[in-house]
Amino acid sequence: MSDALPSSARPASVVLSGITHRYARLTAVDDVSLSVAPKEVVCIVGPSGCGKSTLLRLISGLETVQKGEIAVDGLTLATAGRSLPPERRPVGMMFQDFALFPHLTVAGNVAFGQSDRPRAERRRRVDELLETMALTRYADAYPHTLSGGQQQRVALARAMARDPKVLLLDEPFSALDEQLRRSVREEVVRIIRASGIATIVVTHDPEEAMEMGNRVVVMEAGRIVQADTPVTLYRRPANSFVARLFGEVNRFEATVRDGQIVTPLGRIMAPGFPGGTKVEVACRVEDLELVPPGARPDAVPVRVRHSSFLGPATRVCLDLPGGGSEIHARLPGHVDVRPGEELSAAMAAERMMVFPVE
Ligand SMILES: Nc1ncnc2c1ncn2[C@@H]1O[C@H](COP(=O)(O)OP(=O)(O)OP(=O)(O)O)[C@@H](O)[C@H]1O
Repeated sequence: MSDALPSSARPASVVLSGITHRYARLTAVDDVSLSVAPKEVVCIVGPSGCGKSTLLRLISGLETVQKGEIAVDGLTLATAGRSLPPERRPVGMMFQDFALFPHLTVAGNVAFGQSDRPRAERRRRVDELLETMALTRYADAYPHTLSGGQQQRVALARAMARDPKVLLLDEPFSALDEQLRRSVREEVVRIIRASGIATIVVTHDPEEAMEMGNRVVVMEAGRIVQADTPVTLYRRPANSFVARLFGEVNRFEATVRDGQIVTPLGRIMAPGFPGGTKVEVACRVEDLELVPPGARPDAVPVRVRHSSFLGPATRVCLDLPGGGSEIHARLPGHVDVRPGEELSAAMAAERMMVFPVE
């Protein structure tokens, strides 16, 4: 599997080197370097305005490169001062609103942009794509008569029609409702993986990024904060921002003393941190265990403030002794706890994440 190799050891389909992009005085993308291997699906995730779409627009040629270089399969697409026009780039792009042509049929939409090919070849490719996307019987239909999921697949077929070396998907599922989104997402990932085309997906939904990406790139304020596999991002986030992006955490401020950190949930070792270092300790709400009082020597007493049943899980809000601090636990299924109930909370030391406070 391609994931078994470190990204540096894989041949790259897409290479972004030192990309910086400004809109007037705003730096939207700040010194971003990223390689995407053939067959790899990389998801870029981050809050609104962190520069995700700008990166895609630079790769597709909708935005002119100001600094840095973009190459696909060894071919330089753009540097400052030299730029291949969008239509000559081996890049397929799918936008969040699908951007289908309303006056063209499904087949017409997919054929669009292939005018440089002989007619027979063009038709063969359209038929092939419509079959892959289970759209053959809608070939002569117009986009407005299709469901959201079907329109999505037409947009994907159009993006793949010119046999691009790289596919760019910008918030591909945001126009679909929650239920449809899951099934369409699975279908799209299956098609993309089967095609083997290197793909970059932009999303603001961390769960979507983890589900789709071999690798997930986290951006904040124009910069890449961390690029890793979903498991590494979740278990070993580079900083508190990344930790919080992938799920709710309890956070404590502390100071390292004699190589140790004392938190309200127990003492942990902090090798490598000089004494006096101010740190933030974070632990995931689903890693907190609740046990009967006194059941475990490593657990601390807590009192239930309130709880909410969320279907797959119960979220419990707890008071730590001494007042003030409030923590949360997320327990699988329905857990019957009552406000005021005394319990003990245990947190495995190896699940505590420690970040120096900048
Ligand atoms: N054409 C433009 N002119 C001026 N500023 C722009 C332009 N396009 C984007 N920006 C600004 O650049 C920053 C990055 O925008 P970008 O659209 O790349 O972010 P994003 O992460 O994709 O956000 P979103 O998730 O909301 O789409 C934002 O602050 C945005 O307001």
